Amino acid sequence: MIEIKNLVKKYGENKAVDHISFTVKQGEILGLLGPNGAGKSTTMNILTGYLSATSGEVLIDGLDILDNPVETKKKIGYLPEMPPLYTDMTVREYLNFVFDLKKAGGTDRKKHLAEIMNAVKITDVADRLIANLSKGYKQRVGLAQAMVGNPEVLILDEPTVGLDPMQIIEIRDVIRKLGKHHTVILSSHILQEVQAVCERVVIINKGKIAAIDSPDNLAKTLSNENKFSLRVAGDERSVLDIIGAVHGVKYVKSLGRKEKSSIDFLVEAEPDVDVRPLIFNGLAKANLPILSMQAVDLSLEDIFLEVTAKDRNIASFADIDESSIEIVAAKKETNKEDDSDESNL
Ligand SMILES: Nc1ncnc2c1ncn2[C@@H]1O[C@H](COP(=O)(O)OP(=O)(O)OP(=O)(O)O)[C@@H](O)[C@H]1O
Repeated sequence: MIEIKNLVKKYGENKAVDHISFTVKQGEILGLLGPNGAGKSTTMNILTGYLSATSGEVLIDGLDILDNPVETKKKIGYLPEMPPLYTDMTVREYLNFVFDLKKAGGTDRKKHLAEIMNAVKITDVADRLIANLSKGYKQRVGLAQAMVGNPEVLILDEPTVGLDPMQIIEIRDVIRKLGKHHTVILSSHILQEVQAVCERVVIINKGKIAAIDSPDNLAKTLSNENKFSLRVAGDERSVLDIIGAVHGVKYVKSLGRKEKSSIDFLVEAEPDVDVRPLIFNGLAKANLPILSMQAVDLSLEDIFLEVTAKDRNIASFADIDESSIEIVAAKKETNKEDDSDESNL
């Protein structure tokens, strides 16, 4: 359906998009995931023909967007990061205006717009001024304008940005439903977002593709079972010494006091070693009760570090920037010969 081949976009010397290639199948919901400035909007603007690429090709249904701008643009509905709304119009007036602009004739206008408003749940505000709508409703009107003319492809740039949690759930639900009849590409810098709605994820970092896979496969490949946090009641130094001495612990850091009488710690263990029972026993023996222990979810930054660490062939997590955290105990060398029993603590 969509083929992107070796796309490059330069702004002066800065490569906003650096040799990006991927394909999107018909009916797929694909997520472009990346931090601010990664090149998501630039890629989307090129896909929609709003911006020309420095080099590379974009094919929609086998048609080059540069050689066939009219045919390819008809196949694409675009929701930019800032929806292009005329706020002094009512929702109905605005969608009629977009209908004319897109020359969407040939379809029954009234029926078509009613179906779109129904799909994104804005029928009840059809005759209200856009200026008076909440941010969530404005975003839905933005989605509706992208759907006018029934394009096969919907390109949505950060569709949930600035919405409250309830509105986010609703918009995600709408996007999932749209994915049944459209090919959808959406961008986000929120991992959970693409996990929640996308079948495949393209991770972009500094203009380059760092990984392409399903969210499940990414999570499996980048699982984080060896990193966890724990909350302990007691003296910081003693806890650091006990955990730091456990066989298999790569490092332990204090995250500081989160409750009156307890301190949080971050622990990373060597792969394939379960250090939790040893930590539990060691702290129990020293009368330092563990109040909670939980796996640390991978943040987007962690995933980027994982992915780019693999590219650069260095150890994962080794260079996480946690400069804001006071590092109280640094890495310790683990004694591989020492076996795991309480005497190692
Ligand atoms: N018109 C422009 N002129 C110069 N540089 C630009 C221009 N537009 C974007 N850039 C640069 O290109 C890079 C990619 O920007 P882009 O907006 O595509 O990133 P993004 O992933 O969409 O980020 P965000 O989530 O913040 O929107 C950034 O370094 C940005 O500063």
